[in-house]
Amino acid sequence: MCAQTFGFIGTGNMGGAVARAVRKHLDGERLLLANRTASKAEALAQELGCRTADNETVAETANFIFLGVKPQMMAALLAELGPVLARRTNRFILVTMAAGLTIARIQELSGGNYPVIRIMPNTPAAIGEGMVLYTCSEGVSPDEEQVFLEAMSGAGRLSALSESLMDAGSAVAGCGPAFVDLFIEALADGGVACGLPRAQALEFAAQMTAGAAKLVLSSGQHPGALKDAVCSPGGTTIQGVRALEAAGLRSAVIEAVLASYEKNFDLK
Ligand SMILES: NC(=O)C1=CN([C@@H]2O[C@H](COP(=O)(O)OP(=O)(O)OC[C@H]3O[C@@H](n4cnc5c(N)ncnc54)[C@H](O)[C@@H]3O)[C@@H](O)[C@H]2O)C=CC1
Ligand SMILES: O=C(O)[C@@H]1CCC=N1
Repeated sequence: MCAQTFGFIGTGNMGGAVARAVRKHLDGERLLLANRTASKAEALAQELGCRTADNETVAETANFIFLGVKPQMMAALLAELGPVLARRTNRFILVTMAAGLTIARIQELSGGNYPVIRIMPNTPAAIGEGMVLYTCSEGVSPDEEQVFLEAMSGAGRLSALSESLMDAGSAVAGCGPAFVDLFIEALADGGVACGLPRAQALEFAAQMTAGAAKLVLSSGQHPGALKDAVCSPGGTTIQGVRALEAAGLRSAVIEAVLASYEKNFDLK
């Protein structure tokens, strides 16, 4: 177990998911949770067997301070934390998960050239199936990166990514679960239209999606080749593919990723 303390300020959808993942490799005594609505942090702390604290205590004591607030709330939060961070004499690292906000911006808002790890997680991190992209600022040592990676290993796959590509990675891996959820919901609706009970339609759609994704990752085959293997000549699947192509599925998905990517620039 890690001997460093991890603190979370903002335990909403994403902060909460990452805290759940970190708890797998961290003693409960080493995990501190703070949230503006304290009851939210308290409920999660009860689930995870860890403690709650106020923002100031987290900023004063945690070695890794996860900032789990929305990008629009970051300036106010860091204005509050700045004086506390400035008083610290021991080592700490800020971990930001905010869409769009650069490491340089986090340092500017916090009032110090502090070491920062910028991450872009996604909600499946809560169950160890996340995709977490990360960039370390100058000043984060290889040993500190290692401690961070070990603590985060319960989140799923971790991948170092140049900060210049973080917004692009975010549009695919960070936003992607919502796109896939729409797809799963629509698949289930289609199943219901064909007569399946709703619960079974959802189960079939979700397990199929998980399995198809795992096959892409484990086989190393191009998704186009895997698609071809499902389409029996003169069969049923190719008729569905024809309908999806006519409705512009690929273009719709590409446009969704670009729209999400572009929104990052409003948040900077
Ligand atoms: N939801 C997602 O799938 C992902 C979200 N993110 C990032 O995670 C961050 C949080 O997003 P969500 O979890 O979706 O939002 P959320 O609204 O679910 O969570 C934000 C939490 O911060 C708390 N909060 C706000 N101001 C605070 C303050 N001054 N002190 C303490 N707590 C405060 C709120 O009460 C809330 O519980 C954002 O920066 C977002 O860009 C990144 C990747 C994926
Ligand atoms: O919607 C958002 O802004 C966040 C960032 C990536 C996924 N959710």
